[in-house]
Amino acid sequence: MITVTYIISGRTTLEYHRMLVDYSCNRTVVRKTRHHSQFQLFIKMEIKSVLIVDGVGPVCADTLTSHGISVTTKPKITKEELLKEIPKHNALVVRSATQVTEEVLAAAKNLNVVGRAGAGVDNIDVNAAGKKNIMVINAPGANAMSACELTCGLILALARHVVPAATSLKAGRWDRALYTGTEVNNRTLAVLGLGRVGREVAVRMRSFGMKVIGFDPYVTSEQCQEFGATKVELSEVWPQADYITLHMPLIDSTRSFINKEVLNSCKKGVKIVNVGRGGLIHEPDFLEALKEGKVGAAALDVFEEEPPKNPLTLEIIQHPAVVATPHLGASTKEAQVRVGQEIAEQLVNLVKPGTYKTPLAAVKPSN
Ligand SMILES: O=C(O)[C@H](O)COP(=O)(O)O
Repeated sequence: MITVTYIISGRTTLEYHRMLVDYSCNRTVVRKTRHHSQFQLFIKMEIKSVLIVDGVGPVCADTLTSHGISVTTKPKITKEELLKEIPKHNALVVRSATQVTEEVLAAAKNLNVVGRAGAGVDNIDVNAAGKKNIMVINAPGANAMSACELTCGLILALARHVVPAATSLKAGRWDRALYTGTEVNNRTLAVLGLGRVGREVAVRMRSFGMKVIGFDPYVTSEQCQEFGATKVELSEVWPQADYITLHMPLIDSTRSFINKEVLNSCKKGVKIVNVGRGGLIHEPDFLEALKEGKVGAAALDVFEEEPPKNPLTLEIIQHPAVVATPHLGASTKEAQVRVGQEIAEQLVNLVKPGTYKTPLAAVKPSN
């Protein structure tokens, strides 16, 4: 065991105590000090061998190996292979494809940490990890700009029918009248979830002349104004929004957020963009609303099940009013370098304290 130090910046005393409750349970906290607004937790962690899956960029492996940490890379791994491989490693690095379930964690006899090379941790059973003293870390802001830029591109693509018009032209047609669009200028965009991605979307779409309203229980009206959005109650979102874009995490309270009741309260023909998580939309209700024309158009990058196999999801994807992409929000060269690097640096810091300035982004279990 090696004793390491990491610093968590700017946490309140309350949050600090929660961290202690979360991590002292795994006997990793051996000493604590408080200095100004920063707290130091001294942690014992052993990371000799790391398993990297899901096509995490090579920078992650290169950084780890340059610090003498052994790496096994398996871009695509089945559940059976993972169950066989995981006992050999002290750390696992994933994107969103690999499901780090209770069963996987139970097999992970030597695992100390799961690194999510990205933001969303809904594919990781964080509570089960907490119970097994396995820390979960992520790279929360590292791919936010890429997700934001895809969102903005999809809003504009919906407004101007870019995808169906291009497909039609490739098929030999010249349908100018059919693809007459609408300007986004002066339209109302509702941004649901004003975290790292949502607020960047708000700033950019404001510059297109959109009126941006937003909802996020953790963001104040004043904070909203800083990125050009007006905070409104949810009940005010539905009748006002011409476009709705989803950027909240998938947790119990946000699952099926866009459902029949909500869709019935929206303007007829509302356009919906989802670069967040598939589970935010109740897919059966959504398909019905598409068929009835209540949803005028949608751009979906994420699905309840990925890759989608459910016939209902496939029907949504095939619907003429839908533009669908295969979870590409974070798939840019820049984002993949950043997420791979950030996770690697956090792991290195856990064995060689203070090597990098990257702060530890530990995800707290909720129970
Ligand atoms: O949660 C995220 O970080 C994004 O959805 C990206 O997921 P990915 O790493 O699987 O592309």
